[in-house]
Amino acid sequence: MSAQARSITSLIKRQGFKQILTLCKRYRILYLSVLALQLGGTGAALLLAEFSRRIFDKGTLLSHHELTRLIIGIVIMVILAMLFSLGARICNQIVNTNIVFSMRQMVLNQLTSLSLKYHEGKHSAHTQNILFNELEIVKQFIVFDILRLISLPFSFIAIGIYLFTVNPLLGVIAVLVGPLQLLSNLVLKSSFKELIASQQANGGEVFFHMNETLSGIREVKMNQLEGSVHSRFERVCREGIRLWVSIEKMEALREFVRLIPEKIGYILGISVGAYLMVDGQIGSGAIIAFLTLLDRVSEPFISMTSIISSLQRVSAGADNLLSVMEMEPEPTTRGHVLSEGPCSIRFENVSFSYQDDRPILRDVSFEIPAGKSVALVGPSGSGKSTLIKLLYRFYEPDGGSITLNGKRIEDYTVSSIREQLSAVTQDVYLFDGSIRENIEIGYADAKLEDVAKAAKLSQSTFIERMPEGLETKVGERGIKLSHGQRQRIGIARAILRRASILILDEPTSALDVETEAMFQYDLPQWAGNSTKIIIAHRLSTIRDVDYVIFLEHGRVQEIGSPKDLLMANGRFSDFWKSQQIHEFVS
Ligand SMILES: Nc1ncnc2c1ncn2[C@@H]1O[C@H](COP(=O)(O)OP(=O)(O)OP(=O)(O)O)[C@@H](O)[C@H]1O
Repeated sequence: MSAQARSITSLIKRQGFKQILTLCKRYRILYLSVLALQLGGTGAALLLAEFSRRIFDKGTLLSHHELTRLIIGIVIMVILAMLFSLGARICNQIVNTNIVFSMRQMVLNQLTSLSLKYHEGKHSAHTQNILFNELEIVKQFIVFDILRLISLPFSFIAIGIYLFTVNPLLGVIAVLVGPLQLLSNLVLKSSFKELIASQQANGGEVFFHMNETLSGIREVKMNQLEGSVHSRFERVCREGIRLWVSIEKMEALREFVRLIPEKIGYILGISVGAYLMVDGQIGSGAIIAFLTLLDRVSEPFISMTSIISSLQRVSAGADNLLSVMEMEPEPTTRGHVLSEGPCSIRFENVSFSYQDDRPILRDVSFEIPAGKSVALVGPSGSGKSTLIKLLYRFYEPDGGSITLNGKRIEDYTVSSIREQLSAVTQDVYLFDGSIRENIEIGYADAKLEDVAKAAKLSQSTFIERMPEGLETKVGERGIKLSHGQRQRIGIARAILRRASILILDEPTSALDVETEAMFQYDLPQWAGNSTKIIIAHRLSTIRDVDYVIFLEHGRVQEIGSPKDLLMANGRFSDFWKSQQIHEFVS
């Protein structure tokens, strides 16, 4: 088996490919309509050839009446063929549009169902490349090539039989052109697959550069990086052009080689037909019918070559897309439901690493009784956020256990755990919508008065001064708001959620001292009996917590009340003093 055939066979067997093919079933009526219209077109072409053959075969023996009938028949067949082709084209476009959207939806659903581990390991441009470039390649195959694959054998058989009945020799010549075209194409050994794979990778890089430049446009301008960004981009584009030209050259060569058997068939048909005509074995009409249908009878094989190259494109250029489709989604609904209400948390000898050789959490043990507040403190990189990721079940611990209300975290459904967790971080992510929509996120049934109350409790007084109040649009990622305003919306979000476990990761870092004090003052009122985990870098935010867990190099070094730990003059106290000095100096 050739390498080409092997790669196509393995593509057809791929689960991701089969999954995408199931979309064709959803639009089977449209597919069948295209098929019927294409077959109608073949029927019209056959009748057109037959009417033409009769006119030229009978020639002077035809009466005016018969001639008029045949000419009317030709006109009708020409019109029908045009209408069938128009109908097929429209249906094809409807299939095309539906398939594109369904595929995007299918792939996006799959991407959002994958774990954070997957997404943290990939650049966002990689995902965009999958959603746009790779998806386009697969779409090309399942919209256009599959249809041709189904309809063309029928027209090959119908036209072949017809030409045989007209004259067996002309029939053989016409029928042989197609297979010869296919053969000539297969003989063309090429590095097509590698070129396509490189072109796809290059497309991804182009996406990556554009994405990174535009996302970091502020830094680009502030550091005057325009020149280096442009020249890097130019290099990538030049490589893209080189690959594109190579592929186009190869395609042109294929087309040239493909045309050779067709031209030979044409010359052979005319010559043999002419001899047969001179010998009186056929009329000139048979030659006309042969020439009219020669293209159509070889079309399935021409299409077969383009289908093969399309399959090669899919197998070389859509590997990431198919791999994504084959990945196991995060299991979110298996297990017990973590119910609302106070929740205790226990970590017991938990260890974790992102990469095998680099432990991040080592033997971490602590307990937070339901409703208590705890500060997680430690130097940058000590593993505080990682600990929270484990609580969200974005990652699974390598050893030890985490329990919520006395039950292992793995025994709960992921969705119910996440429902009972609410986090306010330093960098609140806002979606491109109104302030109200951003506060309501994850809580679709919220009443307007509850949203307004949450906004008030979060000290978001700025909303009243906005032209459209809660309906004011925040722009992409909340660009139209200040850092502090974004943080306050994040706090309002958490207030509205009323989750059992509240995670506050420096949520007031961008607030002024007065607002921060008010937030601290109001916290017990709205956080109620939620269990609170505060990731803190400033003493002011943890003064009132029940106790502190001091983490260093992924290990719990000290646990105790803030006062006791400060008095003990241990690692926490040292860390805190050095932080104060650092803050004062800077
Ligand atoms: N997705 C990831 N893949 C690999 N390593 C990671 C990943 N996320 C974090 N790390 C590494 O894990 C270590 C702990 O990171 P973590 O974010 O938990 O620290 P932190 O205590 O929250 O730090 P900070 O106070 O600066 O936010 C760091 O060394 C970091 O480089």
